[in-house]
Amino acid sequence: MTTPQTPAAAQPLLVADGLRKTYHLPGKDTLVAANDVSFTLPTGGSIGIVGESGSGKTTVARMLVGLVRPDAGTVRVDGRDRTAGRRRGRGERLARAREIQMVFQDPYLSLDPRLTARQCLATSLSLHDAAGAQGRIEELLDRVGLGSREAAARPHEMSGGQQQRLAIARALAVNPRVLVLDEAVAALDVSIQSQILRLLVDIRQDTGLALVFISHDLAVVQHVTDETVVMRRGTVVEQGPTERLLTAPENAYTRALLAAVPRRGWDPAAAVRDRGAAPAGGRRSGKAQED
Ligand SMILES: Nc1ncnc2c1ncn2[C@@H]1O[C@H](COP(=O)(O)OP(=O)(O)OP(=O)(O)O)[C@@H](O)[C@H]1O
Repeated sequence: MTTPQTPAAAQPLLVADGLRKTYHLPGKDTLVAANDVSFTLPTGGSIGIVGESGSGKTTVARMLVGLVRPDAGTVRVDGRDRTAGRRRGRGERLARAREIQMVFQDPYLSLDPRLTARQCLATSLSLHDAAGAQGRIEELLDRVGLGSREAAARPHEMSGGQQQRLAIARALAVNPRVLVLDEAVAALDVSIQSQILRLLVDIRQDTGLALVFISHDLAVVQHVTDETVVMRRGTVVEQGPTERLLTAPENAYTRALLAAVPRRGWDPAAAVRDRGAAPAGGRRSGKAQED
């Protein structure tokens, strides 16, 4: 495990180590949504977290940014433990927000409907006392490909793709080290998806921003990540270079996920067969687990 004594050059930017989260369900049931999830992300790196609905991806994302407190495990950025300590002042909360920002699946829900794009960015910048706000707003709009019409528009006057561009710009406003994107393109048309993926690749290349890209879709993850973690029922079943996972998956569940990606010569019947062949896990205590 990486310790704070590790020399900075050799130290990964982000280390998730042994993350675990149990939810308490009605009655006496509990559900382990994430169990012993560990991975590292180098500075400027990009890691995907894939798995079906309910595999625990969002729970991990929320633990990374601090929206959910892990029962066990740590999240470190540059060797600093983000999960330590209970009470935090505003200054410390903002400093942590500057380390990791998150973009959600539904930009419409995450944006304030009353604010124009320009006002949205100004609000975020003022929260973090960023100097030179006006120039920075134009720079951010330009960075995500929003023009002057969109700058003056409110979320309901924008397309889904434009809303997601604004959500990305807002996240970039504080110059984060890491951007966590939770199903950030899942609600968009395929052509808009690819534009947003291209945008993320460009931003990463130009700024060195590191990405944690969460998706149920291996086909989407391949465009933006170097490494991928495959989750099933709260646990990591396989992780490694994305290219290797796509060409030579070792785990039956990864193979099943891959078989479910429509492509030339795709056989839906084989996909269903593979899905059935992946070994079942179990994590719910109390009543029998449904799937
Ligand atoms: N606040 C909560 N209380 C109880 N159970 C929860 C809570 N949040 C998530 N869960 C359960 O934890 C499991 C993992 O959910 P999570 O949202 O992390 O998975 P996911 O892979 O992101 O799925 P999806 O893509 O559908 O969001 C699911 O079974 C879910 O029902």
